[in-house]
Amino acid sequence: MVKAVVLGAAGGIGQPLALLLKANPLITELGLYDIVNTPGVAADLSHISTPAKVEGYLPADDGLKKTLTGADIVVIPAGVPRKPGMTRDDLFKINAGIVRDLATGIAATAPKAFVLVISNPVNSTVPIVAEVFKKAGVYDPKRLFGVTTLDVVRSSTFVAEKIGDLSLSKDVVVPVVGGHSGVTIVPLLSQSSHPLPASVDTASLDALVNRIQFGGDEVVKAKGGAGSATLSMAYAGAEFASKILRAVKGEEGIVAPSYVSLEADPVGAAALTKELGAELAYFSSNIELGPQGVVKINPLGKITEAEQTLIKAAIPELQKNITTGVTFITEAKVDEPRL
Ligand SMILES: NC(=O)C1=CN([C@@H]2O[C@H](COP(=O)(O)OP(=O)(O)OC[C@H]3O[C@@H](n4cnc5c(N)ncnc54)[C@H](O)[C@@H]3O)[C@@H](O)[C@H]2O)C=CC1
Ligand SMILES: O=C([O-])CC(=O)C(=O)O
Repeated sequence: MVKAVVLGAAGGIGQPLALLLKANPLITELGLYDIVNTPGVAADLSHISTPAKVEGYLPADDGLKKTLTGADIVVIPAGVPRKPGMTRDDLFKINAGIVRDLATGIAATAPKAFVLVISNPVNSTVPIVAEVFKKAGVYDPKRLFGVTTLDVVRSSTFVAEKIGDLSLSKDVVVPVVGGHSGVTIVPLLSQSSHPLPASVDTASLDALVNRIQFGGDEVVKAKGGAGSATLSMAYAGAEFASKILRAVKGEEGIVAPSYVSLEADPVGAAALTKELGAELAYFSSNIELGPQGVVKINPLGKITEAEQTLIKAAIPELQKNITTGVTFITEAKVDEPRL
């Protein structure tokens, strides 16, 4: 029996993500929570002929608690998306409080669940969840993940496009490390499973890196004020959730980048910190997954000088984002409103 929960399930990401999770045969129960519309979304999905039993709740009548009861995996796409001209950090003001309150609910009702954070800015919202869990005495860094899979998915697609064969995109694997915003997104194209064609010169390689780093902006611009990536994010979120569930079932060799606390694997973290030449509390690197979550944080390995420069640019930005998230909880005023 596996219960998956989506918090923010009526939104642009939440609905297609819930659809993809409903289609996942490993999931036997699907709990949907939002401040609006979840009963309708749940009723709709419940007619699909797959195993998961679907329930949708609103905040009234302890809805968050009911949704989270018995949860094995909780995915959080709740919060506001960007409009053109905004950075992900501009979302912090609203989304930090939403994520804090949802994390408080998870800590109380499903403290052992795997928690997958999609809400932006991920570089800061993951530390918020961690600090809430620490305060509640239920923190396990091996079970908390920032979802950076969309950067990986974009890299696979854009590299396959460069090769000129989109059918390869499902097989192209590019580690994307760092974090999930602008310059903190560092695709290690030199480690791509499929090398780029020789026709890709330095200028077009730089343009490709830039497109991966700012892929989110491309969608925000195209949607012209109607939000940011939702469908590709739902796909990416469902892919990452599926990897976690397969690892829980005992499948070995599952590796994926994710933004995690370096406390999840102190030995791996030490090697990574040495490579980075800087102390960071959170970082996205390739993670080996197992039944308890993070098994190993892999080092970056061999990277080019250009990639080293990208990492250097990411570090101060990550440090700032992490501190913003941590202090939001550790320096919070006691009388701040809760859900
Ligand atoms: N990690 C990533 O790669 C990506 C992250 N995102 C982020 O995901 C978030 C959601 O994006 P969209 O689905 O497009 O936004 P949306 O506005 O379409 O949906 C968000 C949903 O969250 C709900 N919500 C708001 N407050 C809530 C609360 N306290 N409890 C439960 N639900 C609540 C809203 O009612 C809404 O249904 C944004 O922060 C966006 O920036 C988006 C794309 C990629
Ligand atoms: O760009 C945004 O705001 C949404 C996002 O995180 C992405 O698409 O990568």
